[in-house]
Amino acid sequence: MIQAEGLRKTFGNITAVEEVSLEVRPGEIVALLGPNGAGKTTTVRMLAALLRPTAGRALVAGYDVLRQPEEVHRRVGLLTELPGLYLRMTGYEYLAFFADLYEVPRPLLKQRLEAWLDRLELRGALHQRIATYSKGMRQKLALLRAFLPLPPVFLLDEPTSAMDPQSAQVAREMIRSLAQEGHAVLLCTHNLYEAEALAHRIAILCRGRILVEGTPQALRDRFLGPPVYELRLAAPAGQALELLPEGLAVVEWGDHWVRYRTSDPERENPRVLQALLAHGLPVVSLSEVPRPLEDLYLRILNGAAPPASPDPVAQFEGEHACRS
Ligand SMILES: Nc1ncnc2c1ncn2[C@@H]1O[C@H](COP(=O)(O)OP(=O)(O)OP(=O)(O)O)[C@@H](O)[C@H]1O
Repeated sequence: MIQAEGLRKTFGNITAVEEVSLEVRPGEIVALLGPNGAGKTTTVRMLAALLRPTAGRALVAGYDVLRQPEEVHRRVGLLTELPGLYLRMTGYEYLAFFADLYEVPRPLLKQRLEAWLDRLELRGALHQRIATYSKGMRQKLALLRAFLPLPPVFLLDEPTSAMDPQSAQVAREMIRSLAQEGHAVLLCTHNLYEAEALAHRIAILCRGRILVEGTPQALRDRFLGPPVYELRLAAPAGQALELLPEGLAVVEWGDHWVRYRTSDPERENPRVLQALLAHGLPVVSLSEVPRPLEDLYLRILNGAAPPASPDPVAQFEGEHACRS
């Protein structure tokens, strides 16, 4: 649905996007992450056929952003960070105006709004002028506007940044449901919780280039190393340390807990439990230590090698780290 190859954008002597190639398939949510000024918005604007790439090409819903911009406009639900809203209109007039533009018949407009108006807590304000809306209300209205024609492709730049947590949760459900219905979604966000909750794949952009791209799980394995497990005991950790299977990669321990790393938990975890239970050691729990996306993101941007760094990553560190 989105296929971009070698997209580049310069403004005079400023290179906003150096080289971006990415793909978003139908039903997929891809999160584009990266520091301020990395080139996310510029990439989105090129994909929305609002900015002409200096080089490269992109097909969006099968149409070329350079040669068929109007076809692209018709097939993209765009939400920008600063949506241009017509402040004198009421929320409803605004949505009806765009529904007419997108040729969405009124009954369909009503039906599509019904599903989300209450949940986004916007119904009460629908007949007020947009000028009286708060930032979050404006963002919700802009999201509804992008959503209304149900285009095949959504380009969402910080879609929930101004919303309260409850509304942001509803907006995320909306975005998830779009993907479940087969729409392709490119999501730019600084909210790593949001990326984690929604994205099938993430791409990290830095200085106009994609540093890495993949599923969160694959990137975790590559940059954070194999998962770490934590054993909690109702006995001193020292007793467990003596009983653990030989060769187990223990990484740290405290009074009543031990952490170890393994890339083969199906084999290793039962062995660990058997070894301890066979000696009557009281095991309270065994669980994977969460590896937040934030850790992954910072590690990649800082170019730190992962624990027990295999060569490809050390190479990555040398070549691409996004340090200033
Ligand atoms: N119209 C423009 N003229 C000149 N430079 C621009 C223009 N638009 C963007 N840039 C520059 O291009 C770079 C990328 O900007 P862009 O807005 O795409 O970054 P971003 O990743 O979306 O950042 P943020 O996370 O802060 O929104 C920045 O250095 C910015 O100053």
